[in-house]
Amino acid sequence: MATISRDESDYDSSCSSSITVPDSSRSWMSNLSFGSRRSSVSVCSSSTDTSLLSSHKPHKANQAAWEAVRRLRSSIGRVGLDHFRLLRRLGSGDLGNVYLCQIRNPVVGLPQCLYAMKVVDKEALAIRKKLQRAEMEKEILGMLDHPFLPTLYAEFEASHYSCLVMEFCPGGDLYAARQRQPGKRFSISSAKFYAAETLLAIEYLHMMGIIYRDLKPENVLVREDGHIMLSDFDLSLKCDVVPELLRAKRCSEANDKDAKCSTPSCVAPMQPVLSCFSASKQRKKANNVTTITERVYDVQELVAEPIHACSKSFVGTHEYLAPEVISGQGHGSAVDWWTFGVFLYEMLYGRTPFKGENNEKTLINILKQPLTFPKIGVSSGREFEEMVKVQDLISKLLVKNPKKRIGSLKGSVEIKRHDFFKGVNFALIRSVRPPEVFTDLHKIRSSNRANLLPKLSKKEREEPYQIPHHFDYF
Ligand SMILES: Nc1ncnc2c1ncn2[C@@H]1O[C@H](COP(=O)(O)OP(=O)(O)OP(=O)(O)O)[C@@H](O)[C@H]1O
Repeated sequence: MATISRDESDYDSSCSSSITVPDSSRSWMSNLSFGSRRSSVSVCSSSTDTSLLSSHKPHKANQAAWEAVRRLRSSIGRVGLDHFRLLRRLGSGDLGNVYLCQIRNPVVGLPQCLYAMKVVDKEALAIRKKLQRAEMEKEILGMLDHPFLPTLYAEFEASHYSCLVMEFCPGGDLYAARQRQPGKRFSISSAKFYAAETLLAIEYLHMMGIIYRDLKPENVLVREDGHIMLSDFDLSLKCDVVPELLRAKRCSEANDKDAKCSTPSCVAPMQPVLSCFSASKQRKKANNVTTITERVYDVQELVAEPIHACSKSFVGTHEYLAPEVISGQGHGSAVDWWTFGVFLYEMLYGRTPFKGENNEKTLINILKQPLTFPKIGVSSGREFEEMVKVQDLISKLLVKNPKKRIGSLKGSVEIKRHDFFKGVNFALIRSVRPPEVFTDLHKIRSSNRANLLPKLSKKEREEPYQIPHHFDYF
């Protein structure tokens, strides 16, 4: 799915920038150009504070790619374009080109690592009024340190180009991987694995105050180890997130006739204290009789999601747009749970749930059409049970009213607790063996990485870098 964009002023009320009333007519539908793959729509902006770019990445401490750039920076005092050799172009997006590259002079004692460098022509973007999107992406990338999100190793300017050096994902994206599956669908277990890792990535983003807004299989890349990396943050919204403590009234002893558990109320703001919040049950043995006694605790849960954010920006990809984005009524973090539902649906059924003959019909379907599931064959009773569970989860994610959507109150915890994810050890999932789906990794492994490397000629690779020669932007 390609990217559609229309950059105007910012409508994000949760950002510090001013709020602008969106244009009342939704004439953009006819104005936009559409690519062959699904495109993203955008109307957003925000201020950039590059001081947020963090060099402290505990999760990358032992990574050779991170260490090599760190040593380069400390020995030379800076990292620039002249330190990298571009090997080939990996892809292009609405903002720029992404190149495979490596450090020119390998760092002694470290393996030669591959990187992905996103190169953005700032002048061209300024003319297209998309510079703020690129700045936002840079700012967000600088904040991230998570196993399923990209690491920004370095960022620098070269002439009017802005360069971001990131982790390289050789496995392609999940859209391409899905096309190679039997029936162009992932099995339930593969879909569950990818959905679980994606859920963790979104959970982390929400905790950082970032609403992703462009989830689709094209933006989920596959790392060399088969785990995922969510990419492409130029449509994301950064807002303040205030941790809240959701508290239900006390649950008293099971034999207490007055025992009551109320629905949660919101207690905010709070000091985030990460201790055990959930009520516990304890089995007691007395006189050989087993009785169940409820320990008396407040049922409290920490919610660190931007659930109160409200943006009126037009962002996303047509087939993935949430109803509240289309209607322009304002949207918050619940849009990511809608797109998560569409994402799960597409992985399992090989198509999105509301796709129409054209983009306009798709949008109407999203607003009006009830959710249905195509019939697909299942090979066992267990698979049937799994299908029932996943359909239940998708139905709860694709609720048109965002306030009634699963995840809208407490965020990812609600989704992680759903029966479909029962048995998934979210804390250890990065150690789980990824599914054996046919991604680009198979090609790469069997080709001994040789085909992956230079597509630029030897002369081009060796000669000093010259910007106009290599940057075939647009
Ligand atoms: N870290 C990476 N590793 C490997 N390939 C990558 C990486 N990042 C991006 N790519 C490739 O480059 C392409 C363009 O990247 P990206 O989507 O970030 O650009 P963009 O200009 O922001 O695009 P969009 O139009 O979707 O906003 C992707 O489709 C992907 O194929």
